[in-house]
Amino acid sequence: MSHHQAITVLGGGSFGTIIANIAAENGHQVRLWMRDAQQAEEVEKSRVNNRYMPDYPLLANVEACSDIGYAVADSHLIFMAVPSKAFRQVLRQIKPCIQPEAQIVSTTKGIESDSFKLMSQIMCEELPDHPIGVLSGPNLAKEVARRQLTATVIASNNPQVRAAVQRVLRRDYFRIYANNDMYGVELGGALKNIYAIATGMAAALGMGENTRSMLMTRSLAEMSRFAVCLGANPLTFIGLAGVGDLAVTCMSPLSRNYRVGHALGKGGSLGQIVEELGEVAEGVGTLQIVKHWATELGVYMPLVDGLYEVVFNQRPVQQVVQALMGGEQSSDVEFVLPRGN
Ligand SMILES: NC(=O)C1=CN([C@@H]2O[C@H](COP(=O)(O)OP(=O)(O)OC[C@H]3O[C@@H](n4cnc5c(N)ncnc54)[C@H](OP(=O)(O)O)[C@@H]3O)[C@@H](O)[C@H]2O)C=CC1
Ligand SMILES: O=C(CO)COP(=O)(O)O
Repeated sequence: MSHHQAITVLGGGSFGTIIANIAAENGHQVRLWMRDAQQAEEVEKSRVNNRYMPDYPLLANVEACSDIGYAVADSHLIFMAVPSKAFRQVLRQIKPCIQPEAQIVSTTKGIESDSFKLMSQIMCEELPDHPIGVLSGPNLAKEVARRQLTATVIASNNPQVRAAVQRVLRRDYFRIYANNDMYGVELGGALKNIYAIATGMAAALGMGENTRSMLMTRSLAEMSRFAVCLGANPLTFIGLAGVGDLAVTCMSPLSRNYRVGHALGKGGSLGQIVEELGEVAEGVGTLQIVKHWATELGVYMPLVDGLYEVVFNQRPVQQVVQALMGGEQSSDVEFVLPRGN
């Protein structure tokens, strides 16, 4: 019996494209759905996703298509690779046409605005009878495309989902660790985007490596504190989906969030920067969401507060930096505990 199965990837941006090709490298028949019919036809004909991943030839067993019903029809494993803004709407589109036992795995690193919901929570709400998982880790799509050695995390409380994703995506250059802390893994992926904006900005302002290290370490403390408050396991934050993804995103100009921060630090306007980027930088929306959510929950997040002031209220960076540096001095190991504990 063949172990090759029909796989679906929904979203034909940079990450969806590499996930589809990796599954195809393992011999699976993959349907890669994109909403734009013309784009799908071009990819299907040229065998390259020129808009998002040029110079990355797609294998013959990746089929680009724009009919979402056809994309999911025979699949028992569906990867969601659309931005968080589109996540719920795409799930609603597939609901009537998926196989009853299809497993759904999110690769999206964001939070739904207004509802403050994580992608796993949206999946539970929209498709309550389906096994779900989330994939997250230090995975710059462009580096994975070059087959740079990379590791990622599949989080699910369903062991069959963890095993299926490990089987379908494992390559000699792509290693997949398992975790059962879905909230921790997806919060790691979503929150680090905020701090990549901050480190990009710091680099543009000529701040050095001591500063970047301070920013990254205090970011880790802040994001873990927030995530633990929502029920995540603090240990997840010393793993690939926590500090691993934070590190790569805060250090690499290949990160779109880092680039947004860098351009802001150079004096650009947010609207123009985001438009010129032409790809999703989830951190901008996540910053707004987390600022409001943390206030509601009473979680102390001075970096989020400061960055929010700079990005959305045009407060001068120097003023924010002075306030942060002059703030009450706390314990270095006040890691995941709420302030005062
Ligand atoms: N790129 C990376 O390195 C990584 C990204 N991720 C995460 O993956 C998610 C997707 O990002 P990524 O692939 O990089 O993004 P891109 O900006 O490269 O592509 C976004 C894709 O989503 C599609 N899309 C946008 N809006 C909708 C919608 N309303 N309905 C259907 N499709 C839509 C776009 O289609 P169109 O072209 O028509 O606009 C495009 O195909 C994000 O949450 C990101 O954080 C996770 C790991 C690594
Ligand atoms: O999530 C990523 C790397 O793990 C990609 O980061 P950006 O979305 O900032 O490009």
